[in-house]
Amino acid sequence: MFARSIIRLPTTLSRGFATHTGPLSALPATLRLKTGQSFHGRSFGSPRSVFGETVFSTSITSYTESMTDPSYRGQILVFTTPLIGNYGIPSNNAPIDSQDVGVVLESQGIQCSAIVVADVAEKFSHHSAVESLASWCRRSNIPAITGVDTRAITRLLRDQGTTLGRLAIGADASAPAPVSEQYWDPSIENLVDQVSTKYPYQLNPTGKIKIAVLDFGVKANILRSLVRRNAAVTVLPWNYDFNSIRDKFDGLFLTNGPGNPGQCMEAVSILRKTLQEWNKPVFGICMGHQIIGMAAGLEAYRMTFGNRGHNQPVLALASAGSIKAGRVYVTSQNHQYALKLSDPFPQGWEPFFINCNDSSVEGIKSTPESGKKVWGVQFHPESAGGPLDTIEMFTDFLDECRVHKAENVKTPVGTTIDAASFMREQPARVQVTA
Ligand SMILES: NC(=O)CC[C@H](N)C(=O)O
Repeated sequence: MFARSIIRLPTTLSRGFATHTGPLSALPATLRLKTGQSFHGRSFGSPRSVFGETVFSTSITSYTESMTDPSYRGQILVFTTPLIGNYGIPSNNAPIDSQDVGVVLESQGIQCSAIVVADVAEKFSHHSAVESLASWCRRSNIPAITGVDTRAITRLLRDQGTTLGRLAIGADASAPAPVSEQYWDPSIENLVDQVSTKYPYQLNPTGKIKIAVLDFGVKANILRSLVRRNAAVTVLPWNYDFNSIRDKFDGLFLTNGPGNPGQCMEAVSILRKTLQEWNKPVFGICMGHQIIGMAAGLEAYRMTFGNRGHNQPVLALASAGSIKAGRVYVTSQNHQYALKLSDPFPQGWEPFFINCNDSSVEGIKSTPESGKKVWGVQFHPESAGGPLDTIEMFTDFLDECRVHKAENVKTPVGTTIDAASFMREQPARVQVTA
């Protein structure tokens, strides 16, 4: 009694001290790969079994942001960093007003099908944490396994490529492996349709530059990055007939999204028409970049194991805005597909970035001679998580929209518009919450 009263801290002081997750479940869990390998461990999430595409991420931090990124839909996410969960989970409720997007993390909840970790943290400590990783998974109905050799799993996936799998929990964990045809393949489904908004909505309607966002599964930090730079953002379903309303906007943005870009041909044909008939700036990230590339005439292909992590180096091959040719930028990535490097490139287009590890195409842009301002990047400039090396691409995009708008304003004879005065109304570097 006496000892307890001595070590008890006032609540204000104890905030941020390590908190126990509570007892972890004793249920067995098995990760089975379609290729026949099994990994046995312990369940710490929801007691149900799921199928999914097994992928690995080399990110060291930001399990909260990765798990809520809609691009992970349908995937069993293996973290190569051994200790996961040590800073817990923050509350995901942000004030819903026109200036913000209503969530702290990257979407309303967990998007991946399941997670695989070597060593789930039984204690967590962070000033914003309200619960443990285990409790979040259980509450969100997401299965999770700990106590498996994630290094061995990753080496397998690197060799044989992203593999269909099943995370089996409880009695299922020792049941015979499913037969090959039973493994669900998310790439044959239109996952984008499941995560895209079903109706258009607006953020920051009084913003100066009007941006339409085609939502393939948008990460919240993309919307924050636009709104914080004072864009009025209208988010549209992925296959919305943008061309019927395009004249209301100063620029078009295409977001990230899950699954096979080949499932989104409807968006490719809408965009092809836009690029032929509309001259305003267009910017796309990840899935958005793949859609732009396909509309430009490039082909998308499935990589062996893709790139997932927050430490991918890309080399800029051309300069544009804040990006300087010849520099290497460290980027956040989560993709399985990429655009094929064609020689020659389609007319009016050029490669923008290339991956320093595997030489895959990391970005394309319209050529200066084309008279257009269109960029696509395979990586995530908005990070969340990851480095902010390329965050200013959002400023560059909005600057181009301002310049384009200014050039189209009828100028009274004798007056000149100084395009630079339209630029950089926002601080050069905007703080982004990781
Ligand atoms: N993050 C993304 O937008 C991913 C795009 C696409 N689903 C891929 O895996 O390549």
